[in-house]
Amino acid sequence: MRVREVRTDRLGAVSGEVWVDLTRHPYVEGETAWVPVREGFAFDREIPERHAYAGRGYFMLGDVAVVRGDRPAEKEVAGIVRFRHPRGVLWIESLDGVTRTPVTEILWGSAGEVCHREEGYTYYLDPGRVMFAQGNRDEKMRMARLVRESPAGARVADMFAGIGYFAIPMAGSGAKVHAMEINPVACAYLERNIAANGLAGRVQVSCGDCRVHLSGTYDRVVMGHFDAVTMLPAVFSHVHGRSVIHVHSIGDVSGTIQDLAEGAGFSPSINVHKVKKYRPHEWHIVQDVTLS
Ligand SMILES: C[S@+](CC[C@H](N)C(=O)[O-])C[C@H]1O[C@@H](n2cnc3c(N)ncnc32)[C@H](O)[C@@H]1O
Repeated sequence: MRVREVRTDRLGAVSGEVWVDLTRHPYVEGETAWVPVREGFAFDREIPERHAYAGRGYFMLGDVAVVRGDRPAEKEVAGIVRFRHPRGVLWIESLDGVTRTPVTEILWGSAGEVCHREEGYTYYLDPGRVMFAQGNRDEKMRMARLVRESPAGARVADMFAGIGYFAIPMAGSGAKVHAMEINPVACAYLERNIAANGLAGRVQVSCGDCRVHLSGTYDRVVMGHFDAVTMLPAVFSHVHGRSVIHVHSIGDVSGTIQDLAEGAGFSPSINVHKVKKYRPHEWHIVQDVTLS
């Protein structure tokens, strides 16, 4: 297939151009798209004809294809390899314990550290050692947008920062972020990712239990952990009467949040926001809790 290389953010702009072969789909990888070219027009290169992948969902972290859940069949793995040409296919069977450490197996090729690009930010991580919340892309961008819409220089706590998927877009949008993370491996990647995105000075990192490291007063608190509500009481002495707390959970826990906030002397207004389907009939929820 003859293609021209364009940046993905220009896909819309080129779609009406005469050289584009509208009978085929562009091939997108990260921020690069290879757009099929009609017969007779100039092209940048030829790539192998692509066959639609019909197996179950997977996602790319850098150049490694990641499959979650049940072990994929050999033909699914072969399909991913044929379709995406990854460096390796990594199966994440589960995420274990407090640190959500992946239990993995490399099913094809090699894995290890990757450099992943998302929404203009760079993340280094080893998906075999630390988790990456791939399914929360809209939520990460929503947090960045809320920061941009709030007063400049807002002080934000990211209590379960991982490798920085909330902290980095929020700092990139103007917040001063205090990022806390208990897993030393994730903490090392967090530090590296802050530097890689030119955000040193905007993000303060504390490695250890967030309940111990919370300090001072925050305008916004992100609690990106499914058991967040159990740790909510620790937050109330670090917020003010207009702070917003984003409490993640599986299922709606707004009743518990209401009781805890009122017990701490606040009158909360709670907005329930769906992030993604987690299991059949179960949603990953974020409760946006505005205090007064
Ligand atoms: C952001 S991920 C969770 C993502 C997803 N919402 C979930 O619960 O599976 C959780 C991160 O919080 C970290 N973590 C867990 N308990 C913590 C604690 N008490 N203090 C700081 N970080 C913690 C883990 O090491 C992990 O990197």
